[in-house]
Amino acid sequence: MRYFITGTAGFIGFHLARRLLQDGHEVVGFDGMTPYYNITLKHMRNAALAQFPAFRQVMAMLEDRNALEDAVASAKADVMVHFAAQAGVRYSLENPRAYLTSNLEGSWNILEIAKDAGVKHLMLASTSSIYGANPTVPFRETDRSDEPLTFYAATKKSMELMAHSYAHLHKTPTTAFRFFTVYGPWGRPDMALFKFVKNILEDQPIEIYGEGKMSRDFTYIDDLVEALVRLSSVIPSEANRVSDERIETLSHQAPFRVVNIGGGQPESLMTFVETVEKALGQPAKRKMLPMQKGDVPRTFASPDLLVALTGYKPETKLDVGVKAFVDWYLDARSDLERQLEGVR
Ligand SMILES: O=C(O)[C@H]1O[C@H](OP(=O)(O)OP(=O)(O)OC[C@H]2O[C@@H](n3ccc(=O)[nH]c3=O)[C@H](O)[C@@H]2O)[C@H](O)[C@@H](O)[C@@H]1O
Repeated sequence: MRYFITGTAGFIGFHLARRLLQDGHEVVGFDGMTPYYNITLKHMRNAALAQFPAFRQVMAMLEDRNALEDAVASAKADVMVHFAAQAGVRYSLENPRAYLTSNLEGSWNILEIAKDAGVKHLMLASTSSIYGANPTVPFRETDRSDEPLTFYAATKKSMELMAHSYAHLHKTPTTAFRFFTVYGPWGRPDMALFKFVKNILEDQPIEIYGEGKMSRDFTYIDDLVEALVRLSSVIPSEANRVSDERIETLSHQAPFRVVNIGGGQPESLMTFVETVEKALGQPAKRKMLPMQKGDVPRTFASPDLLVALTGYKPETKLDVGVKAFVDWYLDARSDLERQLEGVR
């Protein structure tokens, strides 16, 4: 099959592209190489993908409509997967415009171009952040998600809504996935795991937000990729409507569905910190800080819809996943240290 994937120099896009290439598919990757974090890591991911002859890469911004149109036209893809975005919960307070242009205008460009590209399935990356501070857990896709706590979450929810309207009007089968704090090798330097490991190894304090009293349904990257691969062939249609309407989000107006990808096994932030310390064999200097503006107190996925559609849910234990990250980090350390000075 042929895939067109945006954000292949990013953490999740890279992993999905690599898996698909290993499975023998063709991938055209599209990435704007935005400098939100040191782009050397993005170049390193690109170099790893470039080992595969079936990978072709286009470097341009989503907002560059002509470049995106040309790339999609030449890819002749069966499936389009859209990861490229301005990510990060807390950075959306610093630079909301980046979210506006990338996540709204950029995603709208994807929708406009996908409608004429004849793709069989459009897949879009959304976030658990859209559940905000919902008190009822686990978070089900059918729960309300219209009280976002950050502009980041608001742009992702808007993308889901825009995509529903396009799926209705133009009949492009579309699935939006809500990710839950994905972590693992090649991960993002602005996220907790990367920051914690780097600082502990450099004997610097780690900042623990919310006095450590938060929790996350951490999802290991390989599990996320497995779920995405399985879901890519579950093209939203009445033929695969799940009979339990408490969990099914397949629209009655459009070939459109929203699916959580999370295991439903949240861990507390302090357990996470201890797991990192154990994997490194070194205690952290802990700096306890209050909750950061925009952070959600907890995330907790209901995996029921994912299981109903694919028979699968993320299962990798936190200690196994954290260890895999640490092994990768230690292995890549000299390259990373040389090249990632001043990471966010
Ligand atoms: O999947 C999601 O919904 C979101 O997950 C992550 O957001 P977050 O949960 O904040 O991920 P981390 O930065 O890895 O933070 C995990 C936990 O550690 C905390 N943290 C983070 C960084 C830090 O230096 N210290 C710290 O205590 C955060 O407050 C949070 O409770 C991603 O950054 C978002 O792009 C994504 O949309």
